[in-house]
Amino acid sequence: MKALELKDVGVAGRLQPLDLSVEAGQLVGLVGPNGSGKSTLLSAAAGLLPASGQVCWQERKLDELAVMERGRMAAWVPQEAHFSFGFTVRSVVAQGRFAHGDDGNGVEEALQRLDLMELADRPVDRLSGGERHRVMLARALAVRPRLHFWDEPLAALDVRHALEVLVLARELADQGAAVLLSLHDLRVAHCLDQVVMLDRGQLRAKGPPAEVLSAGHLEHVFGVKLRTAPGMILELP
Ligand SMILES: Nc1ncnc2c1ncn2[C@@H]1O[C@H](COP(=O)(O)OP(=O)(O)OP(=O)(O)O)[C@@H](O)[C@H]1O
Repeated sequence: MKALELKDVGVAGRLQPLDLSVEAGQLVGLVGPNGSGKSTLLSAAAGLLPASGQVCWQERKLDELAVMERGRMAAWVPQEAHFSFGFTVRSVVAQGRFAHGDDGNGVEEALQRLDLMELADRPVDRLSGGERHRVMLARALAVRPRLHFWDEPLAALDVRHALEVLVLARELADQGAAVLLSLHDLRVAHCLDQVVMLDRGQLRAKGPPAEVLSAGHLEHVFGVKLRTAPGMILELP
């Protein structure tokens, strides 16, 4: 089943109309230089930014889905995790269950999965940047949605937590969710199922990583040369 379909979706001055189709079970990376439109595309796909064209989730038009239904179907992780109030970490993660009637299901599991048990009773506005990001990811996990939209989920994380979040994303996809995430680390993008490359608000390429992350595209879009060489590889034990 198509988990997400964008037809001619664009945002004036920020994103040229484009098509994108994501199957259930796929892990898809959005890459591109700063300002190329990754967050704009994610926000439009998540229904958080008015856009032209048509967005469908699970083969249903987004316009026709009620707000609470959207809240059960999809989870959003913003690029910047700011909190103005000192709610506890646990209560912020529990907000992921709002559209499910605040049933609290999966909250403890999400806290554990994002390594937040020791921080669970701390006010969220007194955490480090990476810790706050893990709270947002845990909140998304607690939703148990079919669609995940994560804007640069790895950027603030240390290497172990970043690897754990990648493993988590793969597991969510293997369980049938679709995960759309933006990222800057092209070596990580190489491990995903599909890569979408944006360039100055336009779709440059989409498809398997080995095709999209070609020397030609990297030079044209990022102005860098691709050289394959042995290097340091970090893995979870
Ligand atoms: N709120 C806004 N209003 C108007 N233009 C915006 C707004 N936010 C971003 N833009 C512009 O839209 C374009 C795409 O920005 P976007 O944030 O989607 O890029 P990005 O690829 O996510 O960048 P980064 O890698 O820096 O996060 C840029 O030209 C940016 O200046």
